[in-house]
Amino acid sequence: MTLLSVNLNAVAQLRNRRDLPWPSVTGMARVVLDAGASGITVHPRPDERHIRRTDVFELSALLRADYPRAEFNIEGYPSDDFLALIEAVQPQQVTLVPDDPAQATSDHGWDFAGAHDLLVAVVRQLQRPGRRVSLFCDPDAGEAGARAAKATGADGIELFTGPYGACHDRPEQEEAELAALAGTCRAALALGLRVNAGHDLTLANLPRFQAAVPGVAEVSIGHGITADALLLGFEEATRRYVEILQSR
Ligand SMILES: CC(=O)[C@@H](O)[C@H](O)COP(=O)(O)O
Ligand SMILES: NCC(=O)COP(=O)(O)O
Repeated sequence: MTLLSVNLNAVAQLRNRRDLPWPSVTGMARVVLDAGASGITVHPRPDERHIRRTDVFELSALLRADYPRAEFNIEGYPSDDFLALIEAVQPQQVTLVPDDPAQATSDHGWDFAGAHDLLVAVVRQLQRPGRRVSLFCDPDAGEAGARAAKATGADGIELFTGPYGACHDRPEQEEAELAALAGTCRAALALGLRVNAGHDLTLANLPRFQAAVPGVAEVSIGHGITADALLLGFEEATRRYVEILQSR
């Protein structure tokens, strides 16, 4: 069964429109965890345009106190500030993403070979019992990419599903995107890597992703589920995603 980690970046972004504490990021974490999500993901950016440092600490305290089985997944570029945040918060999963500080959103995975030395050092620094390190991975990385990811010592990869998500308006591309994702997933699993996935997954495209890319341990979903929650509420939206993920 694939687990759902709900990304709360979009909730924080909405909250940040005002100097007011709502919608509450921790409050929404409670709702989605009570509705069946297995974990919470955040991708704090250096400009704090959505998740703030304070959110990361508050979420960590909430999970430790009230949801000890839930996993906290923190995503980001391994800057000194990011590494210090991980050291302070001690999440169960860290997902390293090759974003530069000005980037609007994540749009590519690591060049594992080019960033090999950096990744080896950071993975070694971050890994410890009870924590896994995952590396954001292009969908078409294939066997060579999976081998290069494995060579960094990371525990797993997170498949970048953005190009698949973009097929909402060019369905003729969808089969090719799914085939690329499935090939990289198979290669990574064969090497003993854990495979996560995320970016622009939705209620509409998740069932076909699930069917075509078996073996994914966890998906992190934020933008799509927040859009659904505007119509359905976060509780019902979470239930619908979990239902899809449990159906295989
Ligand atoms: C790595 C990934 O795909 C997501 O974490 C995404 O980068 C979310 O970031 P934004 O919410 O800033 O778009
Ligand atoms: N790692 C991907 C993620 O956390 C959520 O991405 P999105 O659903 O907001 O595109």
